[in-house]
Amino acid sequence: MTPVPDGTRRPLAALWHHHRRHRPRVVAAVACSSLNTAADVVPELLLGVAVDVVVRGADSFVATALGVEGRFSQLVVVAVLNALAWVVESASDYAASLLWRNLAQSVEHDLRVAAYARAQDLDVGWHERTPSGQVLSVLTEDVNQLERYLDVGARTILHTFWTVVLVGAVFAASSWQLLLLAFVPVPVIVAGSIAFQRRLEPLYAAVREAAGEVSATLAANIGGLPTIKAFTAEARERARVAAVSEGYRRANAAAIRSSSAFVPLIRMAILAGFTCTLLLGGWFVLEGRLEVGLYSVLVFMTQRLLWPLTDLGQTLDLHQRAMASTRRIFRLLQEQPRSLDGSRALPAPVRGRLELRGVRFGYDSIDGSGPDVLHGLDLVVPAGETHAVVGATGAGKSSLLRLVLRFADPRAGQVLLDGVDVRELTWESLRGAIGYVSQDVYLFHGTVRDNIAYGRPGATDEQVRRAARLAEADGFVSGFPDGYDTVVGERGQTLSGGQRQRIALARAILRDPVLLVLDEATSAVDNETEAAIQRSLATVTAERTALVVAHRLSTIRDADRIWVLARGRVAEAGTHEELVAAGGLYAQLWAVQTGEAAHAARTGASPRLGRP
Ligand SMILES: Nc1ncnc2c1ncn2[C@@H]1O[C@H](COP(=O)(O)OP(=O)(O)OP(=O)(O)O)[C@@H](O)[C@H]1O
Repeated sequence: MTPVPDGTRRPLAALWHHHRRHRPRVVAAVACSSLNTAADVVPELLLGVAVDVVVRGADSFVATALGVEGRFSQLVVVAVLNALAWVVESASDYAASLLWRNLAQSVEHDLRVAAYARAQDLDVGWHERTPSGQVLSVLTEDVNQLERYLDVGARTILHTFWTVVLVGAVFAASSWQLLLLAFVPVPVIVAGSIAFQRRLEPLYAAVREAAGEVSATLAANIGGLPTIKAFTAEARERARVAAVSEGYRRANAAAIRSSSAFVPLIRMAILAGFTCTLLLGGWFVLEGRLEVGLYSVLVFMTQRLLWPLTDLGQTLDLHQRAMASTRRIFRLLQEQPRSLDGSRALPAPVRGRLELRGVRFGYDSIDGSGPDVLHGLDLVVPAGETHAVVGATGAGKSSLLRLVLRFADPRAGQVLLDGVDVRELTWESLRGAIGYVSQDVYLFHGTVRDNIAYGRPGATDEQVRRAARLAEADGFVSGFPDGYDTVVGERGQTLSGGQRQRIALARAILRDPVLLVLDEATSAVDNETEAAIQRSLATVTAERTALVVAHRLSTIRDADRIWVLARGRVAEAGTHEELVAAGGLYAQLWAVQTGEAAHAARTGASPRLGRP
């Protein structure tokens, strides 16, 4: 992993450091912009030269310096030089525009991909603590903000810088008094700009934070729209969105108040400089100390020098916004995943023996670490066996599976696969060995086939179908008009909960994993489908290890061993018969469910594990 420079304190330096491969393009772009500004100043100089030709004729600058006789010939020389300057100006403008804009696009692209890759590498826990809208706003708005700045702002700053230098040189060569007068406003403007920049910095940081807040709220609300409607919370949510949007507006208003005051102040300074050059320069001409041609050039030049500085306000604005965004991007890039990739592969042949040794685990919140939810768990699933984990809601079943997949690491103890601590395994080796169906099934927008083949992109149609048959999905998928080419909406919303679960199950089966991890994988299907899936799973799990979390005890009664969790501890373990005979917690749950089953048989309800 390449080290990420600290971009939160010196964002520009961090960008320069982070984008080494673009440096030659930056240099070329700076060179073209500089040439462009130089070529841009030349026509104004030539205007003075033309006035000089008309007024002084044989004594003109062109006559003495280039030895051209006759006023018209001199004017032709001026015209040719002028045309040349325009050609250079246009060509360099084109090249600079091309270079800066493409550079901006490349940097935007690189940063977006790098920031996404970092977000993707961060732990599941980090994403649970950070609103997804915040992350999205960094990946979209903040990255775009920087692109705008590189496209427009950087060019303007360069243009202004070179104009000041070149015009300064012309003044310096003409009259030091005028140089002083014309440049009187410059320190005022620069000092003012720096003061403004300081003032604007926190204001724009607040604007970006508020923008993140808006994105987070919008993303959460759009995602939870059915719930908002079901609870008729529209008015409340509208007010909540209005409140965060108002926060964003206010943050912007504060920044706008400060940044808008900038231009009028600069204009005053410009007026002073311009008036001085006009009066003093005119007086010098009347006194015979300054040529008329040069006077006209200097008056033009004063404008040329000072007006671009008015853009400085807008450019600084863009600069500050971009720096606030860059800081946020680098803050994301600097986040370190807690669970790091291991370096070992599973020793061949992979068997799939799973063991938890003295595992203690708890969730960290933003404020610190939360209480333990698993307390010294010991559990062994020998290779090839199917084990179930049951227990009341909140007992820690999903947390246990999370550790097996290394979505998080234990606070103490070890999770071992084939005797190797999972922290030592590469992601590919660990997760490649596991087929996982989560409690909240996630399907991607795409076809049913793509979703089933997600964990094995090269799978043939026949392999996809076989997995679907085993997961009892083939029947309903074949019934769709487009069959396996049916596009499931975002998150698979066009499917029923049970259909989603079966596609997720097919997806896990197709991966042909050595360890199948199912978290309530059949909770949303009816009893008949459940029984069919059970029969298929018996085939699938015959030659692999399976760890199954289930509330419906009937689905796991054939498991080789059942682990009963209570408040993060193993309360009891054994086969279904042993546990029922033991008359403990499991026996009670079983009694409740079979009682429910008898009741359900009468009423048609589904038997479920009793929840406290
Ligand atoms: N992402 C999380 N952040 C903080 N605490 C969590 C998180 N997920 C679960 N917990 C807490 O950990 C404990 C165990 O939760 P877990 O999801 O493992 O239980 P479970 O047995 O799978 O429950 P269920 O049967 O309802 O799925 C609970 O007290 C829960 O509040």
